[in-house]
Amino acid sequence: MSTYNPYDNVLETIRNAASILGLAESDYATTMYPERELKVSFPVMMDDGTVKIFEGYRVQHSSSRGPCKGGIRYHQDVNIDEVKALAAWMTFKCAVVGIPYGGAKGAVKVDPSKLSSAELQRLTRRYTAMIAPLIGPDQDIPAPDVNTNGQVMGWIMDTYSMLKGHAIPGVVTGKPIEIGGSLGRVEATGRGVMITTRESLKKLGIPADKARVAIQGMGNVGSISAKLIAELGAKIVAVSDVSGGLYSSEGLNISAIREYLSVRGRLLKDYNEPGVNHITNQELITCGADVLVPAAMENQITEKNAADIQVKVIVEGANGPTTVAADKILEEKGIVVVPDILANAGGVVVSYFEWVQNLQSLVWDEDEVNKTLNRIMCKAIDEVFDLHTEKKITLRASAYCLALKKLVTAKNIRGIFP
Ligand SMILES: NC(=O)C1=CN([C@@H]2O[C@H](COP(=O)(O)OP(=O)(O)OC[C@H]3O[C@@H](n4cnc5c(N)ncnc54)[C@H](OP(=O)(O)O)[C@@H]3O)[C@@H](O)[C@H]2O)C=CC1
Ligand SMILES: O=C(O)CCC(=O)C(=O)O
Repeated sequence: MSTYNPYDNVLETIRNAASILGLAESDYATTMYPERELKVSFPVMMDDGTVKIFEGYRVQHSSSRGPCKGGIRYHQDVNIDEVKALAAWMTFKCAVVGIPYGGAKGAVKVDPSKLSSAELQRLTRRYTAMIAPLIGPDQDIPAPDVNTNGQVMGWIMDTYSMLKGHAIPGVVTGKPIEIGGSLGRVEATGRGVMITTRESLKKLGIPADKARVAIQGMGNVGSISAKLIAELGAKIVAVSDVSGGLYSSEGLNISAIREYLSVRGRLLKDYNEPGVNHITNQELITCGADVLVPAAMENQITEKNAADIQVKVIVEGANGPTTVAADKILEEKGIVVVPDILANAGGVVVSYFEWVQNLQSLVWDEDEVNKTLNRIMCKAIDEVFDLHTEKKITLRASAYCLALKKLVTAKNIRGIFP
C-alpha cells in the first residue's frame, strides 16, 4: 500500500482553504480533529469452525451541520488514518453540496474476496454490533463504500433493528429497495460523476460527444460513470480494475465489459476482445485521453506520475485519488481537477433522499430522485466554478473554501460552551 498519509493531505488542504478565507486557526481548528474515533476488535467464526479476530473502525469527523454520514469500507490495507481522512472528506462533501449532515466513515481490515458469503454476513453482523453505540438514524448513518453493497447494508439494518427490537430502516442507506432503499441510489455516485463531467466540460468549452475518457476502477462508481458518460456520446478509451486495464483508441464496449464483470471473481486481466489492448493501471493514468476519472482508491495520482498525465480534465470519482504534491504539478500543467468532495457527492445526496424517505415512510419515484440530484449537483458545480473564477484558485481550493465557511458558521452559531 502507499506510503502517503491521506489525513496529512486533508489537513494541508484545510489549512490552504483557511488561509484563502483569512481564518485564524481558532476559527477552524475543530475541522482538523475528528469528534470520535472508535477502534474495535471482534471474533468471527469461519466456515471451517476456526475463529478469526478482525479489526474495524468508525470515525465521526463532524456533527456540526447534522448527523454524521458516510460509508463502510472492507479492505485488507485500511488503517485509522485512511478512515479519518475518509470521514473528513464526508464532512466537506456534505457541506459543499448543502445537505444537512456531518461526516463519518467506517472500515474493517479484511479482504472480502477471501470470505464466503456466510462468513461475510457473520463479520458484518458482529462489526455492526460493535459500532452500534455510535450509529443510528439520528446520529450516524453508514452506507456502501469500497467492497460493500446493498446486501451488506441489509445485514447492518437487520442487526441494528434486532438490537433495538423493531425495524429501523433509516440507520443505513444504500439498502436494497425491498427494505427501504431508494430508487437511484445504486447509480447515484456514477450519475453525479457524469453530471460533474458534463457540466465541467460545458464550462471548459469541450464538447462531451468528442471527449475521450479513461476511467480507473470498474466497481460501483467507475462502471456506472463509464456507462453514463458513454451515453453522453463520449468515447471510453480505457478502464481498469485491481488486476489492470483495457485500452482501445476506438472506444471500449462498456456494456460487454460490465456484463463480463457481473460474475463475482472475474478480473479484467482475463477479458479478451479483438482490438482491445491490456494496459497497467499506471498506463491508464498517463494514457492519451481528454478526461481521466480515477474511481478506485486514494493516492493514485502522485508526484511520481502527475508530470506524465496528458488529459485536460480530471474528475475525481474516488475519494482522495490525488496527493497535494501532485495537485501542484497538475495546476502548473494547466490540468483542471474537479475535486472528489464535489464530483463524487451524488452518492451521499441520494443517500440523503433515502434517509428522508425512511424518516417520513415515503417512496419517491426514480425520476424525482434523479431530477433533484441533478438540481443539487448543478447548483454546487456552479458555486464551485464561480468562486474558482472570482478568486483565481483551483477548483479544490474553491470547494474547500465554500465548505469550510459553512462549517465555521455552523460551529459559531452552535457556540462552544462554556
Ligand atoms: N460507492 C459509493 O457510493 C461511493 C464511493 N466513493 C469512492 O469511490 C471509489 C470506488 O468506490 P466503489 O466503486 O464504491 O468501490 P467498489 O469496491 O465497487 O470498486 C472499486 C474498484 O476499484 C478497483 N480497485 C481496487 N483497488 C485498486 C487499485 N489499487 N488500482 C486500481 N483499481 C483498483 C476494484 O477492482 P476489483 O473489483 O478487481 O478489486 C474495483 O473495480 C472509492 O474511493 C470510494 O471511496 C465515493 C463516493 C460514494
Ligand atoms: O452515501 C453515503 O452516505 C456515503 C457514501 C460515501 O461513503 C462517500 O461519499 O464517500
